[in-house]
Amino acid sequence: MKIIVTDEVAQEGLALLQQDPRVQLDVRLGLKKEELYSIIGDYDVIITRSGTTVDKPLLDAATKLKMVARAGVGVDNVDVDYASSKGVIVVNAPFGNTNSAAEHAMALLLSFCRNVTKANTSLKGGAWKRAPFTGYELKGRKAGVIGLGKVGGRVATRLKAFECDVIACDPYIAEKRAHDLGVRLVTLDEVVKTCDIITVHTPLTDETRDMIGKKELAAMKEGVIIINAARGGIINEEAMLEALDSGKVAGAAFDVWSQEPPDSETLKKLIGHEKMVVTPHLGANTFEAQVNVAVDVSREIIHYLNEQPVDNALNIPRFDASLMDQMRPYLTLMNVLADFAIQLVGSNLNKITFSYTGSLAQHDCTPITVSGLAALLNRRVEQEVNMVNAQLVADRMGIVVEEAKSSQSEAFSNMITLTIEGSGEKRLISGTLFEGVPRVVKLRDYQMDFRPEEHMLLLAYGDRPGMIGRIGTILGEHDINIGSMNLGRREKKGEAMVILSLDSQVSPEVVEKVKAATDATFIKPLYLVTAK
Ligand SMILES: NC(=O)C1=CN([C@@H]2O[C@H](COP(=O)(O)OP(=O)(O)OC[C@H]3O[C@@H](n4cnc5c(N)ncnc54)[C@H](O)[C@@H]3O)[C@@H](O)[C@H]2O)C=CC1
Ligand SMILES: O=C(O)CCC(=O)C(=O)O
Repeated sequence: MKIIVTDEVAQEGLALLQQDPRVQLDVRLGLKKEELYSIIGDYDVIITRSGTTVDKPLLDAATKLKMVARAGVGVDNVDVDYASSKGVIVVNAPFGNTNSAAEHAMALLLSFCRNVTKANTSLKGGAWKRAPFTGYELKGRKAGVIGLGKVGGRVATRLKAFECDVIACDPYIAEKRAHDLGVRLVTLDEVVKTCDIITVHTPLTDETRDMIGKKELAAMKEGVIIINAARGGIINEEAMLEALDSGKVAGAAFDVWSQEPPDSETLKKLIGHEKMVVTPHLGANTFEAQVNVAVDVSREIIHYLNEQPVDNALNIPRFDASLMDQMRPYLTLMNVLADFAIQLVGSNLNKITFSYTGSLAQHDCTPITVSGLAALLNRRVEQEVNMVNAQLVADRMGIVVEEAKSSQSEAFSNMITLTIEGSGEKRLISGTLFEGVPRVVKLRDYQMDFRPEEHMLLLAYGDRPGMIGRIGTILGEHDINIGSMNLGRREKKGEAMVILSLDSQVSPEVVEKVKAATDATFIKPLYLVTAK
């Protein structure tokens, strides 16, 4: 696996990858866009921070890319949707820098309130002035936290420790979270109109861009203090500049900018404004956070290499961590069923139904469905299909994908049934786990019971004496050993469905001989990669 690192990432994390003999790691900092485009095609993984924009042109040039690993939280520098359409996994490190970001927001706030930066410059310049640097206390002030996630929650706790009256606005969290943090959950409007201090901690999305603009600033209390250590652009920078100039806002402290490094006139004025405390995106820049995020993304890459679940992938459906061990065998079962069934369908696929019965149906089975869909489509399209892009590829091919659930089990406590419909054909296969091992229990409407193996031969013929002997003789003559045999039939001397597991592959000539000897109405050799 070839990995390129394009932003500064702590050595402690990279060491994990450098020690792995399967990995070639190239640290290439400060590359120009064109340089990166010209070499990215060689790499399987790109590790970035916020300094590299992983956009459409880069993803198009990255023909081998499997994963974008963002050593940090925000993925607004990555086109996640486009990466998904190309089957590229996007992983981040959502926890490692939370504390640093929260502490930095407090550092910015306290620096502004106590004029630390100005007084520092003044004293270092040889002056001994105190009166111009009279500041504000936090105690007793009303503080509003916008976005009560990991960082916002920690900021709220720290503001409370400074004896602020803290309220928060976050339409997506449970009230219990706010309650547990001892914070009153209110509307954005209430935060805007009633707070002395406002700090934003949301991601930058279409919804949060310009969330604080001219209108919101106008509605704020005179002398409000505003902090942004989340993302540039959540607070409209032009409106901010005007509000500082007009005196509406007492001061602001920003760590993040809509353009990094900042170059526009507005940003230059904002950064130079005497009422602003500014830092160049330092929220996560602590030794602790950088080691944490580097180790986290490196571990994710190693999980991927080991074919283990990637915990922080943003574009792969996954189970709750507590369910993962229980569900993993069903992912294997589904892949085997999909691998088996798709080989029985000759025509274009129209519809695929994934049905879950028994206690399995009580859970969210999306990861199993998506995994099965990827296994099916991988046999049909040239593009590599995985859990990231399976649904998108199915949509593009016009295949209807349905999921059905019933907690009422039939003969088995849990069963998965895959029904594939093509033009004029319909194939159905059901499977269950027996002592954790996949078994097929139904094919079409025949009750069967066999363990899927790497090489199999499936055939249907009119049942009559001597057929099994004929098949055995032909296979024996060609040195093909039969591991097991399972026969399903509805009535004596009716149609029989026979599945043989074989120790080796059957050639087309042998298949023809078996077909002729049994007058088979259907015969198909199967090769199950998933059962190897
Ligand atoms: N300055 C820096 O170096 C760092 C900045 N960050 C940024 O901080 C932000 C928050 O990070 P985390 O707390 O880890 O993320 P998180 O996902 O744990 O929390 C974000 C919260 O924002 C809320 N939210 C989303 N849309 C909202 C809206 N319209 N109104 C109110 N709340 C909304 C979500 O419900 C969620 O609770 C991210 O943008 C991240 O990139 C994070 C780490 C370092
Ligand atoms: O990588 C960085 O330093 C930026 C950290 C950050 O903003 C994030 O994790 O969202």
